[in-house]
Amino acid sequence: MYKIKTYNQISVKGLDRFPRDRYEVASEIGHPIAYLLRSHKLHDEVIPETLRAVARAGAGVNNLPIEAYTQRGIVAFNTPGANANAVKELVLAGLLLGSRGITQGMSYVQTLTDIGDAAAMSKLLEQEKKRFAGQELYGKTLGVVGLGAIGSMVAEMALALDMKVVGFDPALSVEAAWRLPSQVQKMENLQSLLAHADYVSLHVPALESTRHMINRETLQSLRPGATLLNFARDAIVDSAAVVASLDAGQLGQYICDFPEPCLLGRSDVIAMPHIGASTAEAEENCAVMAADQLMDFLHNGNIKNSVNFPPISMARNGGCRITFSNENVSGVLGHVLSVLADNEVNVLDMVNKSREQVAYNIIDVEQSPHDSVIDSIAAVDHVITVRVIA
Ligand SMILES: NC(=O)C1=CN([C@@H]2O[C@H](COP(=O)(O)OP(=O)(O)OC[C@H]3O[C@@H](n4cnc5c(N)ncnc54)[C@H](O)[C@@H]3O)[C@@H](O)[C@H]2O)C=CC1
Ligand SMILES: O=C(O)CCC(=O)C(=O)O
Repeated sequence: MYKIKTYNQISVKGLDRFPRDRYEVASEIGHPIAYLLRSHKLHDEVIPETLRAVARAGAGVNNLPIEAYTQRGIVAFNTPGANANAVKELVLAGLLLGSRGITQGMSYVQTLTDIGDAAAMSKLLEQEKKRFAGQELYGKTLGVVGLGAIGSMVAEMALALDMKVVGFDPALSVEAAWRLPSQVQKMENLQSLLAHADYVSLHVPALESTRHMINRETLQSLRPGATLLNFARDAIVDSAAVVASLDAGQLGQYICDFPEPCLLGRSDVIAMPHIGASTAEAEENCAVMAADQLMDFLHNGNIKNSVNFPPISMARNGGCRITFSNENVSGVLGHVLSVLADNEVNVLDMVNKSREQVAYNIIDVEQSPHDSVIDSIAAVDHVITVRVIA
């Protein structure tokens, strides 16, 4: 039985992927081989000895202690692109809320409860509506920072609204570059993007390199009155600097999915409770993708969409499968193969890949190796984890 511990509300469609005769899936479970979660923060939790994989049903993995997992040979997965459309649509809502007096106008209408006469209400509204006039998005410039799964969709959506789009992404993948509409004008750096945009939307991961990329200094490059949208992560924006810039009239509005105390009670801030990926469709897509990736890893040892291990897969060749992870130093695979040869275990097929400080190996062997063979592999210098998959 594979034991999967869940955190957060995971879509039933994803949970239903696990065959009940092979899996126990629950939020309270001992000795889990894998975790399935969304945004729950795991940095301060003890890592169980049995843990071999963690699947984040979503994109951002800043809630996971990736470095510790890598050292322990634990494979961390995410679900790239599976919730991108949901975020794109909320960015669209953010753009519309920021360009028109929608929230302010709606709040005003709700104050009119003491007017009983419809004609009187209509007359008053016609007088007052000028207070809630806005601007059209048509012809304005959107700056997209980070042109990955979400950023490229946001760029495409803005072009469809007849906005101009400028983008900045110093590490654009080849795949993302192919996806990106050619009308997106690439900027050399963040400062020039900020100087060219009426609206700026952030779509970068929370990393050490992106921490407070929006700060007192970078905010000074903004066009006066520009709107900043942050549906990425709180850590990317220095919120104290945002408040100072709003107070100084440099930044016009801040629209975000990450409220903080200093942002509340302001008419120039629209804050949502981290609902970028909170649609039935995105929750299902992420949960199904995460579950399928976990099962392929547990049943076959294959790795797809890991954030700390290399992509690797091999078709089953019959026989028995051994997988192992090791520190990425020379000679480890050779030692493991000698252990197999010394014990007369015949190798049918194998594949080996590395990523930064770790390597991962899949070896199909003719017959099920004795436990002592697996113990000898585990004892090879620099081997981190070993699994035998029937
Ligand atoms: N509000 C919400 O509920 C959600 C928020 N997110 C956040 O959005 C982030 C992005 O998601 P995806 O587009 O799916 O990820 P992605 O990995 O497809 O794209 C991220 C892009 O950012 C770029 N990038 C990295 N550092 C950069 C820098 N310093 N300047 C400019 N670009 C940089 C990368 O090269 C990559 O192309 C996630 O990491 C997550 O934090 C994602 C989903 C839902
Ligand atoms: O699971 C969620 O609701 C949050 C999604 C998210 O922030 C992400 O995918 O990075």
